[in-house]
Amino acid sequence: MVSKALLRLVSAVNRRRMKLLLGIALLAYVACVEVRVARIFNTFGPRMHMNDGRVVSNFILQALQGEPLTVYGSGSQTRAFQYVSDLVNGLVALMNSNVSSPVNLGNPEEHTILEFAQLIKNLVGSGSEIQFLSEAQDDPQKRKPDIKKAKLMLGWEPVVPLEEGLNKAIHYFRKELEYQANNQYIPKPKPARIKKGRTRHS
Ligand SMILES: O=C(O)[C@H]1O[C@H](OP(=O)(O)OP(=O)(O)OC[C@H]2O[C@@H](n3ccc(=O)[nH]c3=O)[C@H](O)[C@@H]2O)[C@H](O)[C@@H](O)[C@@H]1O
Repeated sequence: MVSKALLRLVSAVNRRRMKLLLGIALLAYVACVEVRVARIFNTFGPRMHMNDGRVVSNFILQALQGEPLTVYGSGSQTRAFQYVSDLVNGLVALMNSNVSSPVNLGNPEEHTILEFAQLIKNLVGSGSEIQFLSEAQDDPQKRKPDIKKAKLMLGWEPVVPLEEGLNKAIHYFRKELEYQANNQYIPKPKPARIKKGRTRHS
């Protein structure tokens, strides 16, 4: 009963996650399996999918291809990005721990999306413009993980600076683009689902 009432309170996305968590908890209880639950925040790095439509892959592709960097909304929404090797270390630490409750794994260094677009443009050395498009549907305006628990219980925190990680990702994308151009396949950034009825910013 309590879990049903809780499910009604949370958003559609969170509802799916909550159901999954309840399923895992049930499985753990019935099958006596030890579980670990990581809440993974925005992660990037080499070998990420180039056309997944997420901000890191879109901006890097756009900057490398001389296309406008598409900022959805005003760009004042924030995200915090962790490099993939930090996430892997966090997951290993979690698996080796005895913490069975959810643990946030992310980098708490928060940036606005507009700052992030400018940073990628600079790192790529790109002359691309920044283009403001309509807001994406249900876009959270702020996201910054609280990693106190991971620090305390796993002795983990991210160590790779954003620019260092982005340079590695940009290097990977550059090489992939060269390789794929030789094979006549040019990846294109995937557009977001845009809120209906909104006009474009300038
Ligand atoms: O945990 C979640 O709720 C979601 O977290 C991320 O979603 P998000 O943080 O929105 O990541 P991105 O899609 O990379 O977008 C980040 C921000 O950049 C913006 N954005 C994205 C792409 C782009 O070309 N331009 C742009 O301004 C988005 O509107 C958003 O504000 C994951 O990508 C989702 O799969 C996951 O469901």
